[in-house]
Amino acid sequence: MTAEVREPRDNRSAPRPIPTLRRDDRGLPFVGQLLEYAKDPVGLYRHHWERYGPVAPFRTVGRDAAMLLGPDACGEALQNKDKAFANGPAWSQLVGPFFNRGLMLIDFDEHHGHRRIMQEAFVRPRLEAYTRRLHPAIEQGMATWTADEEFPAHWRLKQLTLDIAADLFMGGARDTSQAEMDRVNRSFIACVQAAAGIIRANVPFTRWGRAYRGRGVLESFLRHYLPAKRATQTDDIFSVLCHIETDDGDRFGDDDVINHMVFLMMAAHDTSTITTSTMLQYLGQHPVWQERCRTEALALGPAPSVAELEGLVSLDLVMREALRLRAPVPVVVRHTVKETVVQGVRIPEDTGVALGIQFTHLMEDYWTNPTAFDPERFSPERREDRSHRFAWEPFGGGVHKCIGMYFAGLEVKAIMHRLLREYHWSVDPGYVPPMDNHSLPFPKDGLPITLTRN
Ligand code: HEM
Repeated sequence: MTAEVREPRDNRSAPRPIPTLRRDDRGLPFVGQLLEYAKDPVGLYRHHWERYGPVAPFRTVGRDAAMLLGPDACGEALQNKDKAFANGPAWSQLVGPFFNRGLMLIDFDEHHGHRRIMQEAFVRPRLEAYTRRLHPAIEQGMATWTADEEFPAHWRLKQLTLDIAADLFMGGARDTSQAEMDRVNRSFIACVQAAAGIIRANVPFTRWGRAYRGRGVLESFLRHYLPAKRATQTDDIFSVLCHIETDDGDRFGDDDVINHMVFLMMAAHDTSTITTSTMLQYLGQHPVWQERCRTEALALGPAPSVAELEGLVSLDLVMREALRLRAPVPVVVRHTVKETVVQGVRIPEDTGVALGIQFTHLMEDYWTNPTAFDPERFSPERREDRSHRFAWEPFGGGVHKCIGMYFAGLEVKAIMHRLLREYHWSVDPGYVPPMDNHSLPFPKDGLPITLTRN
């Protein structure tokens, strides 16, 4: 890692156009470079960085786009000083209409208004109440786990975070049968999986067709419970969204509550699963770190408070390192609503832009031996994440920075805390998970680990 930060480019000279995509980088007709991205995202970033620099041309489904690489370029777009970058038109192309009007998909003044209200759902006393709910939900979700030589950790964690969400977000759904709840879960997953759909229209038997039906099921399910949630105050997120208001008395209407609920469940689900399963993989491959984290976990009781979870120092280092090595949201997208300049390069209005967050996390300019698992790099003595303001951005930055980041850390640590107390596990040190990168990255083999009870 070089100690000094790369010199910013001279932005005062006339802006240059985005470099032209060379013929051998154009990819296949229609899908462009998407298949190459899915095969090896970091390889593609590196190639573009070396060939084109921080604002690189990129071709996705039928359109030319720009890829921002490195913390200077990504930082400029995240800060969005001239309000040229919008979220809605960019994310809705990726995740489709199924997360319509979620906080991440609205922009500018409207976004500011909604974010001010939602902030109330993530203040410390609320986080403490959610954390109290987390422990029994985790205990119940893990009750069916059994020691296994090939325990599919990723799939089990995915189910666990879904079970946790049913309680934490919904507060349980008392008048819904298990069969109906399973249908709701399937509908939710159909919406999430739509991001990887090739046919992007409401066509039966396609991912998008299933997602359209799924969104309908979710909406009617949530609408059914809405009057009861409005009528009483409980500490699940559904009820909280119904009751929070700003000091000026701004509140969410019924449609807002439903749209935000569907989006929040999506935002919380795979991201937390990926973080936890990455931690399991690396701790399974680095038993010394696993033992270090276990010692801290065993020093606490079975249901630690927010302050106690925050005190799990080694686990926190491991979580940061996992988020660096496998950012659950490796790319953040934007769409320009007017012409702008990034790193001296002119990006025209109406351009799709992809910010390669994951690439920054692996740049040798900012990290020592970037592909190595080395949680100490985040220790107070080293703080490599401070090598650049935007060197470590798994939660994004600017006004759309993840509103659930503290809560995500608590959920991940609460799961890990219980796992460390109850189990040991190991993973072959040479294991490299076969990743699916079509949507959020996950190990296609389900991340098999050898799990034994303590
Ligand atoms: C490790 C877990 C998580 C990661 C890595 C993550 C990552 C991100 C990223 C990168 C963004 C910024 C997107 C952009 O700039 O366009 C974001 C936004 C958001 N996240 Fe998370 N997230 C996580 C967990 C959660 C959880 C648990 C919740 C809710 C309970 C949540 C709710 C949101 C919301 C509402 C936004 C939109 C914020 C806005 O636009 O103002 N996230 N997240």
